[in-house]
Amino acid sequence: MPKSEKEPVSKRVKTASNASSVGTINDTGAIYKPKFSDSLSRVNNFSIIESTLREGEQFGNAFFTTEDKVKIAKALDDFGVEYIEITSPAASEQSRQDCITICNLGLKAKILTHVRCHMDDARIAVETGVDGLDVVIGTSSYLREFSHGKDMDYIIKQATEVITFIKSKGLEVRFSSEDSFRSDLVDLLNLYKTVDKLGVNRVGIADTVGCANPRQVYDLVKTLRGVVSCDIECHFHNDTGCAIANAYAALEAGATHIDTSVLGIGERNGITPLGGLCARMYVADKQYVMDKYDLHKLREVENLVAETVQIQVPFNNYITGYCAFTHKAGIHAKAILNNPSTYEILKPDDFGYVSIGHRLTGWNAVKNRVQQLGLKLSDDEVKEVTSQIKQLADLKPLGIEEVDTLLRVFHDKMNTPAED
Ligand SMILES: CC(=O)SCCNC(=O)CCNC(=O)[C@H](O)C(C)(C)COP(=O)(O)OP(=O)(O)OC[C@H]1O[C@@H](n2cnc3c(N)ncnc32)[C@H](O)[C@@H]1OP(=O)(O)O
Ligand SMILES: O=C(O)CCC(=O)C(=O)O
Ligand SMILES: [Zn+2]
Repeated sequence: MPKSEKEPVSKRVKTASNASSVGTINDTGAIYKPKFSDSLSRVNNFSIIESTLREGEQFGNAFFTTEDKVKIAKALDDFGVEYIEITSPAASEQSRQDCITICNLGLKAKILTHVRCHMDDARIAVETGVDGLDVVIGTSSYLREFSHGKDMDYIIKQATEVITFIKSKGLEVRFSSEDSFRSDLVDLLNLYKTVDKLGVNRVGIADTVGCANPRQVYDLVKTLRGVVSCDIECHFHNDTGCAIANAYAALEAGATHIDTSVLGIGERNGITPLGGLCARMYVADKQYVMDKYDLHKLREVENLVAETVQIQVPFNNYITGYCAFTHKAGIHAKAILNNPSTYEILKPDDFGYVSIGHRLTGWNAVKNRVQQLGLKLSDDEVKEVTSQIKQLADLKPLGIEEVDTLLRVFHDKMNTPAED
């Protein structure tokens, strides 16, 4: 038998990783072969612009009170995002006051607000105490004709005035073209070159309608990277399911900042979700992501936002969906019992999953899992099932899927009417 067949899987993969033809292997086991063009890549050097309090406020169900905004901003700050973007203070008097309130919280994250490329909005925004302004204007023919009605010359003139004004106030400024992927490339590059020369901190690309695919994103960002010297921010809508993949492709091509929202909430079906982006980037560079963000707090921030906008965390949500780490088929079950990495690229413990399949567990931890699974048990029933888990775990530790099965069976038993 060849030597490799006798070796445990983990050892074989490690051996392969040492061979230069295979490339490096990271600590999630993902094989990743750097290419020549990867010198552009920022997959392990990027920032998150968290827009739950701006894009997320555009979600159909969202109505954020001041208290909600403060709670969400603090939770995002605890999680460790670098920027928090909030609704334009020009939107309403309450929005303006809330903007000031959030700026006064003294968070570690920088606070940005998002404004039209218009002096009226910029004048109001610079007085709120924000660290920077994200300025946007539509550049596609659709938006130029049916939204603001301005041509490219006018946009350049307006952008110059607004950017110069914001810079004169010593604030960070980002200039973005709305609907970038349906805009003329020559127009776009010309505009970005102009604003880069004016000294913007970032230019932004926005897939406003969710039409772009990862290859188109890679091409556009790579081209832009060759044209501007400032940072590049990207914003992806998820209408066709590419928002996370597009964010990743953008980073591979040299983008520096990605917009997210918690659970992806935003206009229509939203944008790149914070949790999904973290899952994707964890696989690219686990240590980098774990050092930057407190992944254990993801569930808490998602639950807070879900409750605030009155939605459920989807069953198949990245990392926190109730079945994100559940295995069913025998082949999977056998392998993961031997080694969870066989079918799990994300390690549940890294995301704050409380381990309950051992004899030291307690009923509060078990209740938490019962709730995650959407099961309804009284506290007394949770205590009873906890004692069953402890009895079994006295013999051997249980995996999460074994505990889940036990909880489900117990739940069904409790909810089956007793026969006479
Ligand atoms: C794709 C995105 O998500 S972009 C961000 C979207 N965010 C928002 O819209 C924030 C909430 N919006 C609001 O509260 C309001 O729309 C306001 C306060 C910004 C403007 O309100 P109103 O003055 O009543 O204008 P209204 O919303 O009807 O129309 C938008 C106006 O902005 C102009 N406009 C639209 N986009 C831009 C832009 N990016 N830059 C400059 N002007 C713009 C339109 O031409 C229109 O001008 P008009 O008043 O001359 O017709
Ligand atoms: O400002 C931006 O870059 C994005 C604005 C926006 O929400 C969008 O275009 O979908
Ligand atoms: Zn958007």
